[in-house]
Amino acid sequence: MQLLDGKQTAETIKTEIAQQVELIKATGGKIPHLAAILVGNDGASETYVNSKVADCKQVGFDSTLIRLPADVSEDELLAQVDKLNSDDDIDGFIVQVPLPAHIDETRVTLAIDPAKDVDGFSPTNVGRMCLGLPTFISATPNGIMELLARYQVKTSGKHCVVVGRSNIVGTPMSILMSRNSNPGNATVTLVHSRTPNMAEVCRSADILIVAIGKPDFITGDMVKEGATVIDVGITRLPDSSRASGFRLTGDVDFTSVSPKCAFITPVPGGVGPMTRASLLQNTLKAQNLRQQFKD
Ligand SMILES: Nc1nc(=O)c2c([nH]1)NC[C@@H]1CN(c3ccc(C(=O)N[C@@H](CCC(=O)O)C(=O)O)cc3)C=[N+]21
Repeated sequence: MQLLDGKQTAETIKTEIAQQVELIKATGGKIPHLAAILVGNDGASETYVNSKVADCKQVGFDSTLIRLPADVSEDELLAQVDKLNSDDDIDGFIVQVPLPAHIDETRVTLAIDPAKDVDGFSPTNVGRMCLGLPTFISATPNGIMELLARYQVKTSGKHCVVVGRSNIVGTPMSILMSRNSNPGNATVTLVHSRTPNMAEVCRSADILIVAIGKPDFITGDMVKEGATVIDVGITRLPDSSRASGFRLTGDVDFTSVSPKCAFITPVPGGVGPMTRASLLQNTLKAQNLRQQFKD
């Protein structure tokens, strides 16, 4: 069993990006600038957004964090989005999800300029991904593809089972893995809550990508010997023995699953850091694109 070390791989990517930023600085170009809108004060969301800001600092990007109260109106949030759309210094931005229930996430997503949509959530960018056109691929699926590529995990001709059909992870993952690309060229099955024989399908997976948000859902008996397992889940479970008061658990029961795997991602230190590295890659790309349009 080999660990797919997302933390270390993300550090490598950040070093690569920092070198690009140095080059931009040396040639008098524009420093990439990422903005994030955070609504409310959910603990996990705060952690993620704060680490995204820290990542920007580490690679030499400019960053702006816009904090809005949990009771902000949808119109006010949309006004902030418009402001970032037209702010020429901002290359890309994200609106952290989940948003409070009174805000329509789809409306917000639709309001983001696709050229600045470094999350790759907008219909334009999702459509472009489906067609294999240049686009921003959303950070988590992109990070997983990058991890598979850098560890040279063989995917061509393999059976890839994706567990979960979210817009952000499961659905794009299934499309990327089935594409004529490397990684990719897999035969993909997407399973979800209405799949009757889920355990059986999972057992037939050479590559199992799990994103359903249920702690320890995948157990050893659901995994084939020699499989590659990607654990996207990250749930905070109360744990009074820790200073933080919680521990992080993936969707995969690491203890029973890992002995059967060729490769497996840990939680934490697997997909999470790769997601953040991908966001930086997308921001650099956004800056390049905007520059090209200007030149
Ligand atoms: N607009 C938007 N874009 C996102 O990309 C987005 C989002 N909203 N909402 C929530 C999810 C989740 N997500 C994570 C990012 C980093 C870690 C991460 O760095 N995890 C660390 C542990 C962090 C911790 O201590 O909690 C790890 O796995 O090692 C996890 C999850 C981005 N998301």
